[in-house]
Amino acid sequence: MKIFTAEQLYEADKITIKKNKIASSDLMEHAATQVFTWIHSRMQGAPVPIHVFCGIGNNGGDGLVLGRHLLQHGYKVQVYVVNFSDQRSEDFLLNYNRLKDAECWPTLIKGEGEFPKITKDDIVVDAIFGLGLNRAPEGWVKALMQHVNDARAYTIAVDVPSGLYANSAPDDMEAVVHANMVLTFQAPKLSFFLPETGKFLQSWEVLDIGLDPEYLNATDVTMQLIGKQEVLPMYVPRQKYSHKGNYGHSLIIGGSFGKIGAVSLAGKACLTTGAGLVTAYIPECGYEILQIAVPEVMVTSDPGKRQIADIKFDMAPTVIGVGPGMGTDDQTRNAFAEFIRTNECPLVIDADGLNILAAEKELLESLPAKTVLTPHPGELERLIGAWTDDFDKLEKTKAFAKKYDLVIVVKGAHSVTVCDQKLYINTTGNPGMATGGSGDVLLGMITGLISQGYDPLQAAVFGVYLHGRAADIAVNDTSYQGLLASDIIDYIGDAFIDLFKRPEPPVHEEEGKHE
Ligand SMILES: NC(=O)C1=CN([C@@H]2O[C@H](COP(=O)(O)OP(=O)(O)OC[C@H]3O[C@@H](n4cnc5c(N)ncnc54)[C@H](O)[C@@H]3O)[C@@H](O)[C@H]2O)[C@@H](O)CC1
Ligand SMILES: Nc1ncnc2c1ncn2[C@@H]1O[C@H](COP(=O)(O)OP(=O)(O)O)[C@@H](O)[C@H]1O
Ligand SMILES: [K+]
Repeated sequence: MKIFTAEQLYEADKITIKKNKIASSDLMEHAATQVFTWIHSRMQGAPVPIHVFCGIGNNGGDGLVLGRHLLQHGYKVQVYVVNFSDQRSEDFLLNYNRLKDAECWPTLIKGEGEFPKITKDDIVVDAIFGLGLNRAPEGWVKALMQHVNDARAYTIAVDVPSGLYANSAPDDMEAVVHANMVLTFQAPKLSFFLPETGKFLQSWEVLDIGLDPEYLNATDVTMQLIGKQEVLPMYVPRQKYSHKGNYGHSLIIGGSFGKIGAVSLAGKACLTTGAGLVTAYIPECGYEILQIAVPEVMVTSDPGKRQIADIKFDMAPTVIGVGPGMGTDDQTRNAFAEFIRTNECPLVIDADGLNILAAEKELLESLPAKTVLTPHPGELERLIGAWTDDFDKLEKTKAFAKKYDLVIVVKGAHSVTVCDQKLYINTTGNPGMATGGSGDVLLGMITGLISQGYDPLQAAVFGVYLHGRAADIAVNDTSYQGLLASDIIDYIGDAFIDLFKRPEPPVHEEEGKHE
């Protein structure tokens, strides 16, 4: 699903109004009616007090329209105008008058002493600020937002939680409404998916407000949300007469004394994702462990006993996954550097491979084009330096990926794959995956996909999706707490089957999960 910037959505508004020869207030009526329908279909007239807080722009206008419909349907609703300025938008004013015509008198709030009492059993609709926020809310408006947050009532935000921007960091983290549900217009916003801003919302849903489909289809975006619909076209079916030679021979290099498990997880995940053959290249101490742990994986051992000392192998791999459990001992570092300087095979690099690259940045120049790096935030910072916020992190990652022609998977709750100035934001996965070894599994999966002929970008995007999906299916049996990295491997097959099982769940995120 495309993620548009605020500027693109404003442009879509304009084009829709012009093309359909409608007034902007018609669009507002339609958008806010969708919000009303959403609430009405769930509340079915229940007499729960609803507080609708409206700003003075078009987000506030949406709130006024919503308030009118709720009143006309007999809801117990109070509409407030958060009167922080006299510069009311035209459509706000129009709907302010319509509300009065409907015999409803909104309460004007002009300062701190005028905040209404809200109990935790009430419902709050936040229509204070939308995409037009241009500075941090302050003074009594900020205090009102905190008053709303403190009430802990079920809070529905219209378009965005007030205080959040669509594609940059809020200036003041204390001046943001915490929303249980965001009913967002036409497309989700980037800020919903990044850890520092995503925490302000529990769930979101897209309301199709009928913005011009032609414009939306034709407009290029630099950000995409990756769900089943996006990965299905990437899937390559197996041919009846194919054999293991058709699916590539992956080499997994890594491991050290006490961390051979990382390689066995990566190797097994690589095979389970469909690689034809997998060989593990590990220090001598891991030979028997690996042969017993994963009999399907072949093993070549390094001359180093407890860690890798000199990477030499007598085979021509299709792709190499390197780094898990490898350590950064001097000998290993030299061996890795020498390997990188001479290697020409496609690479996927994780963990200590990334740490060595961060310490010896000149090695980055020797990486093959579209090498896949899979850093968690700590590894990423070592590579690209500190960032000021999540948005800056992605900008810096884009620049770094461009400089060295890389595919970078920024791992996290919504892992983001960065390549050619574009962002692919994953929707699968859950907090159960915050467990040792799950990154090793991902390295194996991406390596296994490249092995079968997927290009590195597709392998990264598809691999991250399948990895999260496998864990989402697994937690039904294991719980979040009980999920182990090896369980993710056990459910990779289910994640493939699930691709064809049922249609994409509705565009709705419930605490990080699909409905
Ligand atoms: N064409 C339309 O009429 C549509 C409008 N829509 C709604 O319109 C919203 C955008 O409306 P607007 O552009 O009017 O923006 P907002 O409703 O977010 O309000 C912006 C107003 O608040 C002021 N402001 C911004 N930051 C402030 C701060 N920190 N403190 C005090 N004042 C501040 C601005 O100067 C401006 O007057 C969307 O989010 C959506 O809810 C939707 O209904 C879709 C259709
Ligand atoms: N809260 C979460 N929600 C979704 N995915 C998560 C969450 N926490 C971790 N993950 C995923 O689990 C993996 C963890 O990788 P990593 O930090 O390298 O672990 P390790 O080094 O232990 O293998 C990543 O793919 C990450 O996206
Ligand atoms: K809002």
